[in-house]
Amino acid sequence: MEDDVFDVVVIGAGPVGMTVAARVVRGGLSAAVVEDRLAGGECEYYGCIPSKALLWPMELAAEVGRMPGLQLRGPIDAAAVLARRDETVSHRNDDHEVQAIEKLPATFVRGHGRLAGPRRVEVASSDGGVGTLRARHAVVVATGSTPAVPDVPGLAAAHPWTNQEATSVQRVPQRLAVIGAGPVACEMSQALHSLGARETTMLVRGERLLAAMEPFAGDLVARSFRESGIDVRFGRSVTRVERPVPGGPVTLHTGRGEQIVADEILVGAGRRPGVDDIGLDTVGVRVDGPIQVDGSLRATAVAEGWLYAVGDVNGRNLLTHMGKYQARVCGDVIAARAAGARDDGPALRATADDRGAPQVVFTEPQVSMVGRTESRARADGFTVRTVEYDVGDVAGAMVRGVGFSGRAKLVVDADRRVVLGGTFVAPDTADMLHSVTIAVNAEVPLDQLWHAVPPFPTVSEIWLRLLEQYGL
Ligand SMILES: Cc1cc2nc3c(=O)[nH]c(=O)nc-3n(C[C@H](O)[C@H](O)[C@H](O)COP(=O)(O)OP(=O)(O)OC[C@H]3O[C@@H](n4cnc5c(N)ncnc54)[C@H](O)[C@@H]3O)c2cc1C
Ligand SMILES: NC(=O)c1ccc[n+]([C@@H]2O[C@H](COP(=O)([O-])OP(=O)(O)OC[C@H]3O[C@@H](n4cnc5c(N)ncnc54)[C@H](O)[C@@H]3O)[C@@H](O)[C@H]2O)c1
Repeated sequence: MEDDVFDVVVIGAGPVGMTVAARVVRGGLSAAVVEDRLAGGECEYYGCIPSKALLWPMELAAEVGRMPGLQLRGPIDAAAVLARRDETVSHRNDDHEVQAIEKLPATFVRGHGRLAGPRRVEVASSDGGVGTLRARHAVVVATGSTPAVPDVPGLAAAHPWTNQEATSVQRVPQRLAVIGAGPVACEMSQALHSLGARETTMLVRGERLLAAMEPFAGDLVARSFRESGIDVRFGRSVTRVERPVPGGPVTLHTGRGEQIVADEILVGAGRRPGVDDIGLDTVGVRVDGPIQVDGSLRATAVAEGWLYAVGDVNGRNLLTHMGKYQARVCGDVIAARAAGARDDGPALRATADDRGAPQVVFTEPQVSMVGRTESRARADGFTVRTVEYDVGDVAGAMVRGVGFSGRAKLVVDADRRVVLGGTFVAPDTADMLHSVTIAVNAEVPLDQLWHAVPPFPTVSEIWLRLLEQYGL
């Protein structure tokens, strides 16, 4: 049988793989995209979209609660929220995404993709058939990641929920035990608690939620969780799990001798890159972790330079927008290299991965951060000065109701007077973050930022206060 030949073959049609395909086609190349589950990926069906659909009602309810004179008619109607969630994930039907790929135009191939030597990808379809795709210029691995389940005795056998079950929830468990303290654990704990998981217990191995962020972020989120009735316990390692009756109650034992009985366990303990069973060994790449790439997203282990890896699978920033950013860079680099054009222009390296990746954790309060934390900036050798300010003290916050509060912090390179990172923790800060992202990535000097006047009375006036704190 003849191979199907394309300029570029992409393995994985998550948000990142789809973006690479769009970009190489825009650059005049042909592309095939291989997907073995749903085009749209984890983000669309089990990640960003359904989690936010489950969180927004809670955030809106909190907003209403802050405003004297407004009142909710009753508790959140979980059934209505779940029905709306199902709409946002198109009832897990990917027709529209497949059509979007075909409209590029690119070729969509359903099946499991596996490298089979240089520039060749074998696709095994569910009916047992195997076809081969050949790439003239590049193969792009965009296989994403899967949830990691800690190796705790009895945990796997107890069938814990991961993000997949949690975001697909049909019946909210009344008693929920949560392992982990990162974005998945925090967002899903709060979403499920707001929808009826009245006894939600977070078992946190360390001493903070969201430990990779500024310490005050996790502290403010933990305070909000506790005030709303979520039981957050720090310094708890789960040592053993028992579920004697499948589907029945589950008991978690901690190193401190506690026993927590729950209806379900949710694990939010990080991700494993999608490197298994994709034939990397056939091209001489042996990894048990993310695929290492250079700034143009080219896999460093393949000397001939035809293999690229974008999105969660390269472990740089496990975020949809950062993966799609890498995909734009990668697609444009491939097109430039295929045309024999310069491949080192400023838009052809993923510099924001290191310098200024923004992230919003959509809890109440929201945690919005970009760039380096203070400790990261110090570890990287910068001369650091920081400024902080209470969000509740700006006029824009006061008009948003009673108890609209939080904290903001900028991390500044004191030598160059540019912002290295910023964190805003308060309700509804997500859309304010882009201002910090611009300051960090464009390295706008503080003396220039001084002329970017925030309108009155908005929460973005926090910028003015932070710059004043710095001495401007
Ligand atoms: C609960 C949760 C909430 C999140 N919320 C946010 C958020 O609010 N904002 C944000 O930016 N990020 C969020 N993320 C992270 C985001 O989902 C990921 O960063 C994003 O999905 C990565 O995209 P990707 O295309 O690299 O991988 P994926 O979305 O995982 O897509 C990979 C695709 O490749 C396919 N695939 C894998 N192997 C093969 C193979 N061998 N052959 C064929 N196809 C294959 C998979 O089926 C999948 O469709 C969240 C994650 C979780 C778990
Ligand atoms: N809003 C968002 O942007 C958003 C939302 C959800 C997920 N995500 C992304 O998805 C990725 C996965 O999120 P995550 O929260 O699963 O991972 P994470 O790596 O951010 O956090 C993992 C958490 O699990 C804990 N943990 C790890 N192993 C453990 C063990 N054996 N026992 C107990 N605790 C353990 C860690 O201490 C940490 O608190 C992240 O990179 C995140 O950025 C983003």
